[in-house]
Amino acid sequence: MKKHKQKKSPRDQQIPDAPEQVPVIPLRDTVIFPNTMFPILVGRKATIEAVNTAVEGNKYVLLCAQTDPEEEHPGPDSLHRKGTLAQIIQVLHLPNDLLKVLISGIRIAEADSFDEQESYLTAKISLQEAKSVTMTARLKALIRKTKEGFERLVILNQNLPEEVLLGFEQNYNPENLLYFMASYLDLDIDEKQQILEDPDIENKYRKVLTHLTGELELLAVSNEINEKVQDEIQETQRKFYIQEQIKILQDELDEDGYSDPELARIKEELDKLALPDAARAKANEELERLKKTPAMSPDYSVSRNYLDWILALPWGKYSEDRLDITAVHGALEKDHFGLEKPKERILEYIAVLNLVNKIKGQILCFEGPPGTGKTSLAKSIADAMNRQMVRISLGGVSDEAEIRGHRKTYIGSMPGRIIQAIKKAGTMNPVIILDEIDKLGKDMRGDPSSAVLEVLDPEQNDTFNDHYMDLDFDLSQVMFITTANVAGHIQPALLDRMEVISLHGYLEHDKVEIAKRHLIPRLLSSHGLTPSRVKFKDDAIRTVIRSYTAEAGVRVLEQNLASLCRKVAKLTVKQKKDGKKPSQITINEKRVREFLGVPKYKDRSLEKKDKVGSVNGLAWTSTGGSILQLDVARMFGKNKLILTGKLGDVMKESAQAALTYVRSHTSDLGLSEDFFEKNELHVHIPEGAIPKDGPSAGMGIALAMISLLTDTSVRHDVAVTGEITLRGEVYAVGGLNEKLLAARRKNLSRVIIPKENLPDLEEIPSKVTEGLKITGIDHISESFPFVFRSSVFPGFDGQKDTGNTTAAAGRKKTAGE
Ligand SMILES: Nc1ncnc2c1ncn2[C@@H]1O[C@H](COP(=O)(O)OP(=O)(O)OP(=O)(O)O)[C@@H](O)[C@H]1O
Repeated sequence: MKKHKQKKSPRDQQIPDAPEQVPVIPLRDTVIFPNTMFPILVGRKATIEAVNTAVEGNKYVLLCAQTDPEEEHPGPDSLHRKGTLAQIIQVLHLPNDLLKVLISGIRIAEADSFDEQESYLTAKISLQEAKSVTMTARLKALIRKTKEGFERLVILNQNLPEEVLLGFEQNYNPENLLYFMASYLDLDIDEKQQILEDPDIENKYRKVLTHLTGELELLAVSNEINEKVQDEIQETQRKFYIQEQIKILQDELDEDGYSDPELARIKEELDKLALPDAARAKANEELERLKKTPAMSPDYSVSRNYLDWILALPWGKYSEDRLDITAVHGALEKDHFGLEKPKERILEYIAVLNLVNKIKGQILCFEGPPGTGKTSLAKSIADAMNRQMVRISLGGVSDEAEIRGHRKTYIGSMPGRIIQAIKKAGTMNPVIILDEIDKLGKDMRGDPSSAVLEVLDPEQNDTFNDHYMDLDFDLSQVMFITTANVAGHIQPALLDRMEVISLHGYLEHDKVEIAKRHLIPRLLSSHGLTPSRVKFKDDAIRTVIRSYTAEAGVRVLEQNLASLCRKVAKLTVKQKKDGKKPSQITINEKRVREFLGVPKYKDRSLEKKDKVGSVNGLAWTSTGGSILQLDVARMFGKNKLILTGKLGDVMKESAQAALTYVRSHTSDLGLSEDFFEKNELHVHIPEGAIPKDGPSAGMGIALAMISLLTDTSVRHDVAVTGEITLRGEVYAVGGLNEKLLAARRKNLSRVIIPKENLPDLEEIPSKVTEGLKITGIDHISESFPFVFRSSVFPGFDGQKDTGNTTAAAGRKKTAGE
């Protein structure tokens, strides 16, 4: 085999002045091969010193790659021993104490030992001998393939300039040629180090060739992707261009410009609509804009959506009202038990509608605890009047745009809920139920109540302006009905425009009737059952009410009855599957417990025993009325009033006021002047986890304190409610109806209420007050004979306050019953 005759390049010759010991330059992220010239950036202090020393001497350095590129101060252990002896050609000083060093690799060298005496490393080196290469056929083939691959890579890869190929001509030596090519490849540092260290030239070429082939494949795939993307872009541009041309040609050919079938359809439908003039002008304007907008443009879908909304609204469509009072009365009776007053009021409303075209300023508001039939009553009205019905829930709405919409320039904008409701109704005169108007919120995004005000105000609502539609819409024929749990929570300006009709909570007897007459028949049919299959016993319904619900309305009752129906349905299906004839099922108390599981509520009937220091108070929340046990206890201590049971500030203050009243009447009550010096009082109102507030427990707390301190028993069948002043006067309270209902449910015999509340009784159905003695008082002392078993307090003449509070002394003290 013939030896390759090497032409010697200048750098290929022997290195006459090669030193034995040279400074070491650690390379973080590269390997520099012999026969290549490379600039490196030097920033580490030790390396800068190594460079300076080399420059002062014969400029030789050993370039060694780091085993761990992250190592900031590499020692001998973190350097590859094999590296490249190189010579520094040029040093440039950069800002920030950096050096740019142009370095020329000369020969592979190995560090025999490292010396750490200086601030930088030096190494004793032995140079790899310059061997002559035997040109085998395999090596020749490898060289040829690698060269070809490299040439293709340079041509395909835009990051490599073609001038690189000129370097080929200066590299006659196969090893130098290999290092030249390897230095341009994107090999990782370990691969480069392996190429440097491998003693076999063929292996070195194989490694480079493998990498080259992979790179070329990758380049081919990415070029293919690029071409495809390019083609697609050109295709879309071409289509767009053609569409534009068609549009222009069509516009020229067609006078109307509606040759696009879609636009022609919109135009035709718009023409058919009974649009008011302003709306028609706006719609035509939008259609013109649509005509000129390319279909690809985002503005196209904005205009298109807007026109779709115009087309979807029921311009000029009205349902014919059925204003026959008897029919409406029949429909209301059919769907709802009781509720005489609200039904009466609704009939009056319809009667007026018979006489006038529209009632101005009469928005009905149904107020009452949840599940008392507010929404369903409103639905019945719509049905009875033959109007469409849509419900909008306002609970938690705090953004004006929800009511009035966003301007159509916003991406994804839509009309507000009112216009959406009209679209859903499909007529201009539906009944719109604005549910939970007392829960309307307010925040920095605007006040939705002002928009609702405009909707409800008959002076303004014939020109309601939705931000999205941006044209006047006539809402004057819409019948708005609002619902609220507590009318007092409705914003005053809104409340002003409403006529509040209160729907109170139901007594147990009413609930049983509602269940029997309405809920059960409805549930049976919706569960595919018949009354002949399922019989509900009254006692069973009562058990559901007492043990599985605690509500003023009947919603939870309905849910529990539905759950019973599901169980029966399952049983029926099972019987059928087993080939048995389904038997009749009677729902009695036992079945209720079996089907509904452990009772959720204990029927905490009040104790039938008189107690000391405990008074029945009456409370009222948006979920109905209830009896609160007002308990006071005394401990040894000094001057302290403890209040527990999650009481709100107002309730805490009324407890303070009650204590002050008692303390300022010690002699009248026969108490020692300094009782509070030796006692602590603890007022607790169960159930402790439920938040409570309001002033109406004040009188009850004062009575409980008096009972405890004077050791007088309180009648167990009496409940009290009233705000107390420091002088013992009793002021009016709210929620009387619900409170009386709670007293009736617990079978109390008497309630003591502020005399100021007596006129409210006229509004309360007689069946709520039936069997209940109601006593109206002005001053707490008037309640003593009714509340205490034996009330002989020294300072009160019987029940008269002869105490030193002049204001109270002047009052009339007859108890109104
Ligand atoms: N007097 C009644 N007669 C017949 N069914 C009734 C009566 N009261 C309530 N219901 C029924 O109770 C269920 C709950 O009523 P609805 O949804 O109208 O309550 P709501 O007062 O609107 O409650 P919320 O305040 O939670 O919205 C409905 O199925 C309704 O038909």
